[in-house]
Amino acid sequence: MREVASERDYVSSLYALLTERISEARARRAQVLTTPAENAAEAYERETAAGRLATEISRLEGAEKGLVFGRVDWADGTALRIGRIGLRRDEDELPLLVDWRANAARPFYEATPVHPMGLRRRRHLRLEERTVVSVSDELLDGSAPTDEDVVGDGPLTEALAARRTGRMQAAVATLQAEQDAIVRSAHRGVTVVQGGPGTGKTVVALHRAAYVLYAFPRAAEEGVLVVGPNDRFIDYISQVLPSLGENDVVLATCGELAGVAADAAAPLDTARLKGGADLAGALAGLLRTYQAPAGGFTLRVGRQPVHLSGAEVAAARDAAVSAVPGHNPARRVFTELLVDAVTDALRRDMGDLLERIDAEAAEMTGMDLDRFTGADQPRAEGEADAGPAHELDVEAVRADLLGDAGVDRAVEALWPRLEPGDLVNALLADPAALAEHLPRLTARERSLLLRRPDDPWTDADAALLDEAASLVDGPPERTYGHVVVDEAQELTAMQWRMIVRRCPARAMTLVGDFAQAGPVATARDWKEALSPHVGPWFRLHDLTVSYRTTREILESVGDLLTRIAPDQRPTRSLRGGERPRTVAAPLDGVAAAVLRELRAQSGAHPGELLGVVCADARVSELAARGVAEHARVVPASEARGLEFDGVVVVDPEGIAAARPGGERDLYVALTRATKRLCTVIVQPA
Ligand SMILES: Nc1ncnc2c1ncn2[C@@H]1O[C@H](COP(=O)(O)OP(=O)(O)OP(=O)(O)O)[C@@H](O)[C@H]1O
Repeated sequence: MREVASERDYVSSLYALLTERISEARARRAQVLTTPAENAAEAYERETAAGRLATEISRLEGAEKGLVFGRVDWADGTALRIGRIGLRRDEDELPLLVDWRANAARPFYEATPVHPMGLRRRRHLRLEERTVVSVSDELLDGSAPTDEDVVGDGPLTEALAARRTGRMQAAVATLQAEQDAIVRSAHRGVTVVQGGPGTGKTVVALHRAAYVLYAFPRAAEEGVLVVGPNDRFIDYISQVLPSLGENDVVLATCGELAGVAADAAAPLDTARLKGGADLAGALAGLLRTYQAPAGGFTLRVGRQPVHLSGAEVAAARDAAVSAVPGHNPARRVFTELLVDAVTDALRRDMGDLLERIDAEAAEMTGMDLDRFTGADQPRAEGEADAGPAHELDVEAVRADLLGDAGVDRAVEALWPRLEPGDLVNALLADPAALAEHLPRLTARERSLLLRRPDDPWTDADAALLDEAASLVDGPPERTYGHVVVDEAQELTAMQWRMIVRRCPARAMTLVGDFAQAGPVATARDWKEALSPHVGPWFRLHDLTVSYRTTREILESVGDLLTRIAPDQRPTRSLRGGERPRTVAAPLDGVAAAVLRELRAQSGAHPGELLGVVCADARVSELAARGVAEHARVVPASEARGLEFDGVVVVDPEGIAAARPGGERDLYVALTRATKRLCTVIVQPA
């Protein structure tokens, strides 16, 4: 207790400093907002400054909970406190609290008794509100504990045994060496992290995002994006980064990134087909048919017909396409080039005509008409060749043509303006287009892709619409300096394309586990998923220890894992616990059995977070029977990444049979519990 008391003073001075910083930032913001702006530039500056201060305030406020959690002591008596953010009294003083991401904090995560990095002791502090309630020490230099060392149960064990709240917590105080090495890696390209359920992939992904913001200023300036598989998962992880002082990270699902409000879920077969990269080629191929495909054409300018040859139109088209990405932006360039070509043709035709008149007049009168137009005068040096003397006013003609309705109509016919949805419909709502642009698909597959133009968009259309948007309007406006993808095994080839489009620097952290892949995923491994985008240039890391799942639960899914991923090494668990249980229920007694189990669990372990995972089709029935009042009811298709203290898996056979690859859904369902797992099997009638 003496040690707890001695840490308390230090910690309360840190909180006092935090409060002071928050008040200062609030006062500065209030002052900025009340300073009158003389003009628009000043008003803009004022808004920007106020915005920066608001970010700073939420960064400081976010660090409030568990502000400090660690301390390292060197043999010479120097000590550093490690926390969620750095704090110092004056710029030129040593920090009172070191940000966990700073280099100075490394030994806290990396030192081991074999490599103590000069440390004598690593201390973990546990806080409640703003007070230290316990400390726990590890001695790293082999010295015997003194009165000032508190050696006890590890903080990791404590963190893992803690009750779940339904929202993921930061693991910054107990990040393990294999996780920390990835989080803190200096590698700026693509980092891939794989590992079994509960090995901390999400922990690594989110702490990596926070590290990137801290250590790579350029990426931080361009922004960090975290992509998750569904809203439920995004909600589950949404607190972690704010609690690490980072509020500016964008969290989104692929559908949100595409900006598509999907009203419906596509049938699986359709979704899988729509996820294939062939669709990108088909959309691009189809788009080319909207870009002046038909060779030459004749345009009427006033009463004069002007003919452009196929070669002239093709030259304008090729130049427009390579000038700027996107059909609609290129259309503007094409219009200009077309008008240039028409002007040239007019000039040519006019020249021919006048020369013919010249020649005829000279023959008739014996006079040289060029004398009157000045065309026979020698040009001054450097004077541009303005073409035949009977010159049009080129600029005036161009300007006229650019505003000419006939030209507009011609351009619209040659190169129609498009919306992304038009392009997707032109492919998917037209059997002939499907046949032409997706010749490798079978007739049945093409019929699965077919939609009516007015059908609502589905989740599987989001990546197609995004692809179409990039083809039609050019690359997305909002891109990021670093992109983190969780449950990355779920992405389809089309979704990978939409993610990569948003990360021109190809700086990404991708975490996932192919043994947990759902039925829509199009790749079977990282190479297949990533090689179209980064070739072999990604670094693969394995996480090997499960922090969620007990040994008993992992053992119970061993056979299943061998079936669904024979090459995967089983994960090791840090913890032992209860053996998973199985209960049987008659067909009409499933909800009652689930309720009985939930009541028993919450009676024996009040306050624990319970989850029920079942086949998607069973969710509403269980909810209607009152199960949702005792536990979160999660459809198996949306259980990836989630966790609960106790889990009831309902009708495992039903989950496995509900959709293709259902055994993987079952594997996910069976690995969601931190403490106890019960499986309710349905007895045949
Ligand atoms: N270093 C750590 N300290 C404390 N808790 C940790 C640590 N690493 C992981 N955990 C906890 O273990 C659990 C599983 O972690 P996480 O969700 O990141 O695993 P995952 O590999 O993403 O799992 P899944 O494959 O199921 O999505 C979480 O509760 C997480 O907070």
